[in-house]
Amino acid sequence: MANTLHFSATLQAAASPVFSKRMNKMHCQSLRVQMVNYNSEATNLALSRSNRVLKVSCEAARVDVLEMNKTDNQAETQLTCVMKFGGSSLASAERMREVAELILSFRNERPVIVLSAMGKTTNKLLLAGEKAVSCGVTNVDSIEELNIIKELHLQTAKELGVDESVIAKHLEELEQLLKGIAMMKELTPRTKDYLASFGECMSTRIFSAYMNKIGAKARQYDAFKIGFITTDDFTNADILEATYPAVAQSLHGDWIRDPAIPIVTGFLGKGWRSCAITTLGRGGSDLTATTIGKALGLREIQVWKDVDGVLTCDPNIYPHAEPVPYLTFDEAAELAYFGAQVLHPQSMRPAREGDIPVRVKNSYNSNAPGTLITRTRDMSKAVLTSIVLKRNVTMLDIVSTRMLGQFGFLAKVFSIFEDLGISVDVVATSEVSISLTLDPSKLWSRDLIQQASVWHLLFVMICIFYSLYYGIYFPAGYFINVYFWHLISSVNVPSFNRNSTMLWKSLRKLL
Ligand SMILES: Nc1ncnc2c1ncn2[C@@H]1O[C@H](COP(=O)(O)OP(=O)(O)O)[C@@H](O)[C@H]1O
Ligand SMILES: N[C@@H](CC(=O)OP(=O)(O)O)C(=O)O
Repeated sequence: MANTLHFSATLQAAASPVFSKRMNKMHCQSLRVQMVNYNSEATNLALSRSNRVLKVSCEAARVDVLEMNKTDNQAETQLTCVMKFGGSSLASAERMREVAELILSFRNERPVIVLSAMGKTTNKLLLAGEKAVSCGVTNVDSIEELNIIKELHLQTAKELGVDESVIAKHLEELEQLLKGIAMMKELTPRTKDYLASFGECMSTRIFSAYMNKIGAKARQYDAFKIGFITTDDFTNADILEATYPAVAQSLHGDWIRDPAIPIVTGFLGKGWRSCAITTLGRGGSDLTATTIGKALGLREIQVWKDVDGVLTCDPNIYPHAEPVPYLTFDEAAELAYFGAQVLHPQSMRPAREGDIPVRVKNSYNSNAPGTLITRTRDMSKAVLTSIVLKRNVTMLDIVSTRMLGQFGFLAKVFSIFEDLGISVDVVATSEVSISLTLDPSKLWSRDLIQQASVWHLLFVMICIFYSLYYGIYFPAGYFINVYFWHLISSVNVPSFNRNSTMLWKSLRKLL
């Protein structure tokens, strides 16, 4: 039975072009898998994905390995893992040097590198954009943030001995863009994403040039040019399914033709309708990394931070927070969603779908074991996992005596949210009321109504994640994992209320 379960997960991974090695390592104890008509040529990848046939047999305790029309030598040279380094790991030339050393210290890995913008560059770019709206075209070149960004990148290139021409065009274009914003006196979400993209475009170019300079052959990629296809939700775009085969084809194809360490921009994509640059929401490079991990069926996704893994709580609030050694994908996703800044809320989805372990490590302290995030873990000893704080939560209370004894009332309420494309986080109900919390990162959530029986406030929500162990009622080792959220404190901040008439009107009809 356990084999069967394990196996079904493996089949998902098989949809990727480089799954062979991973399957060999992880599953040869229990499975016989034969792959016919597998074509590793990246150029034919899309075709071969549909042509492949998997033959599988599972014989008790029999050990067999994959057979495929690919030589051992090819399998040995596949890309093996993703290593993502965030802004906190890349704040200076010195840090870039250390990160390069760290990457090269993993002699047995052939990693795909995903990089964020250097330090706080994204914040500075966006702030420069805001200043440009009102400063006038002639004053753009004296925007403080623009000069800090220029200085940081030129200085980094210089210190690393990299020709500044690798970013000169971007710096020029950035200034032009800010002048355009100043001229138009507006900064749209679309322009914000274009503006933010300069950070990752420049950090990857400098880093790639540096790797080549020290003799580690590297190739820079802009995610929006290699198949990261997203919705057109500027500033918070979602990755579309078409991304996986496109990214696999691009990275794997180049690697087979001419191996070089891929250095990919995190955070960025390309809107499928607009064809404009989009961003995946703040901290979105984690999602870039897990998307690449799934697309290529890699063995592991490493997310390198400035802390020793996912901690029991935000170290900025409690400095003695400790690393959590193991988490499941679901736990990590919940933690991220409910406010743990350390991971992007959507980033666990591709890893979970591809069943690829995610390791959160500290680039300043590489010996620390970090946090390993996998599909399952031993929950028997897990009592309290973590405490997180989510600010600016919008809470909506819907109160109506019409709910009493009714059936289908909740369904009607939720169909309104569905129609309006509003996602609900946490729900509590009584006989006459429904309380909901809504995602503060979405515009609609901030624009909600403030009317009679439907009202909302901005809350701070503290969530405690723990598991319940029902050892008494179930056979040993069997447990039910229940997540509870507790509204412990609520700090009320009056909300602003503009355009949510649609939701208000729909709910009113019901109440
Ligand atoms: N539960 C938590 N565990 C670890 N770090 C957390 C947690 N909550 C908040 N943080 C903050 O998240 C930071 C790391 O995330 P982030 O700044 O996005 O890193 P990076 O820029 O490297 O991607 C840490 O420096 C820490 O201050
Ligand atoms: N640079 C982007 C994307 C990102 O993922 O950054 P970091 O990895 O530093 O959190 C941001 O600041 O949001």
